[in-house]
Amino acid sequence: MSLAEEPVISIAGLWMNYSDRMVLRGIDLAVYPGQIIGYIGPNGAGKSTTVKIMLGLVEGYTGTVSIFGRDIADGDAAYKKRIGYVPEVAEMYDSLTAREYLTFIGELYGMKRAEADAKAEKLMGLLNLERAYDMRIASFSKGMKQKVLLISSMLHDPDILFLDEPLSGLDANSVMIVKEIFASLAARGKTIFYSSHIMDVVEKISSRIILIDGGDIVADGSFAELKEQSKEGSLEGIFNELTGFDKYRDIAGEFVAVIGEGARHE
Ligand SMILES: Nc1ncnc2c1ncn2[C@@H]1O[C@H](COP(=O)(O)OP(=O)(O)OP(=O)(O)O)[C@@H](O)[C@H]1O
Repeated sequence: MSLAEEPVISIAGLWMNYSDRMVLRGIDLAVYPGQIIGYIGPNGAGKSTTVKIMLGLVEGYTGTVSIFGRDIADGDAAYKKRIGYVPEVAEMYDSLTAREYLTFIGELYGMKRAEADAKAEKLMGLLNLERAYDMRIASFSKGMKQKVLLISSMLHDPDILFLDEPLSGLDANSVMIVKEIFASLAARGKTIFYSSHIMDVVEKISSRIILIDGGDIVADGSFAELKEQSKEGSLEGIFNELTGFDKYRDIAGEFVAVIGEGARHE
């Protein structure tokens, strides 16, 4: 087996509970270089928990999690310099300018300040934010903040990118750029592992889709493979089918009925 065939992420028998609630029930997973993984599942399924365990942010799990061939529980955090992360909700030190924030993050990843600064300035320019580079992040729109977060996760050229709802707040033009960036990075052997609830995006950009429900993986394959095993034609339909959900019309109908209850406006 060549090196390229070694998994970059390898998870075996991963169980995790928060007090009395079992969230992950024996996840087994091997992710290979160049894959774009769409990690999907219902709200509360345990997607963020899985990612936070891989990032070393959540402890108390059982099972083995190896990144770049090393068990992350062995105490060597060196792997963190080779990963990037865009969380669902980010603490961004709003009072800093984008320049201050990005050079600070670059330095945390071991870059020289001048190198991080020059690279961040170029990347900001490419995402149409050149004039915002010296502005405080507090004044940024949601999409501008998201672009800064994306840049901060990639500045140090990581080998694995973990992203939670990476396209959140981006306009249609920026979405196209970021999708293309992911595809190019994957073609260079980088691994992208992201969660999203936007099924048509997941359908289009993932080389592999992993669906978790009830603490376990219930589907794993390319969109074409998942479609073959299903009578549904879209990922949204496959998601509903595999998570046993067919009541959306009833629920919406009842919801609207409750809104209308007793509301008689003269
Ligand atoms: N720190 C915590 N303490 C207690 N319970 C937690 C904690 N973090 C997550 N949970 C619980 O674990 C379960 C899984 O949460 P997680 O955030 O991993 O889900 P998710 O799949 O990312 O959901 P979403 O799609 O809504 O972002 C939920 O029931 C949540 O309430």
